[in-house]
Amino acid sequence: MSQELSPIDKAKFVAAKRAVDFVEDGMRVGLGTGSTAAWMVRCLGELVRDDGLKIRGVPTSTRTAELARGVGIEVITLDEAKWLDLTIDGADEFDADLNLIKGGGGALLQEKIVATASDQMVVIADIGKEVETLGAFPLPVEVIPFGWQTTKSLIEELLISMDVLGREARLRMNGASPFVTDEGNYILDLHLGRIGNAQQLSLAMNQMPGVVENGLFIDICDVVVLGYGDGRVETRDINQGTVAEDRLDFLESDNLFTDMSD
Ligand SMILES: O=C(CO)[C@H](O)[C@H](O)COP(=O)(O)O
Repeated sequence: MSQELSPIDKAKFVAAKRAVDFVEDGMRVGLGTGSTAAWMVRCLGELVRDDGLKIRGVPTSTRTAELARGVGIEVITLDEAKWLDLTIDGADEFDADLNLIKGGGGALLQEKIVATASDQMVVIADIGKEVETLGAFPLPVEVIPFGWQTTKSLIEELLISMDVLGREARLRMNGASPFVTDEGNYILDLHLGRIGNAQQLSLAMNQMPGVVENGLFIDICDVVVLGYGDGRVETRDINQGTVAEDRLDFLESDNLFTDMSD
């Protein structure tokens, strides 16, 4: 039986549903992480099951790998795939140049490696993710557990030297313990407010010995598929601007609604 989705879930769902149109038979596809990406994985699973779509998926986290296998997608490693035709993933923020903040779900490292190893990155997002300037969403930075407090201090010093507005770095927690990524690292969430020069900040942070990767995705995303709560979907291409707008009106009848868990 179908369930009523919130407007935000409808927006995520329609973006995901539209984005799987980019997937063609035989493709090697990077599978993102998060609640929007989970809809996309379910939509792909439906195409594999019902339409005989043949793809191989490279997941960006253990939870996406489990979901993908569960819906019948053949899962391979990035080393097996070597290169990908397409990656579809969510984002926490995107700006007019399709630069992103990612890592709200803690999977930014694998997500960045997979997206960078793809001919095309398609981001799926609800309208709440669009910003004029990146930075309202806390920027996740993956750090090595060894000496993480020293790394945190160095990052805070860097933020001061770069005149970044907010300078607070918080260790991400999972209950009483630090959150640990799939790669065994910690995450520092940087509360910056506004990031003036995202590229410069990204490069400077990645030069620090304890930093593994940060959640700024600069010049990586090619297309954003933007979903609205009323079923409208807009496709924005980095080179061509808005290339398509329409409305998906199958919401209530879609049998994917029976499984809503991420
Ligand atoms: O970067 C991510 C995970 O590391 C997600 O794509 C991002 O957090 C968006 O998540 P959601 O689709 O649940 O809003």
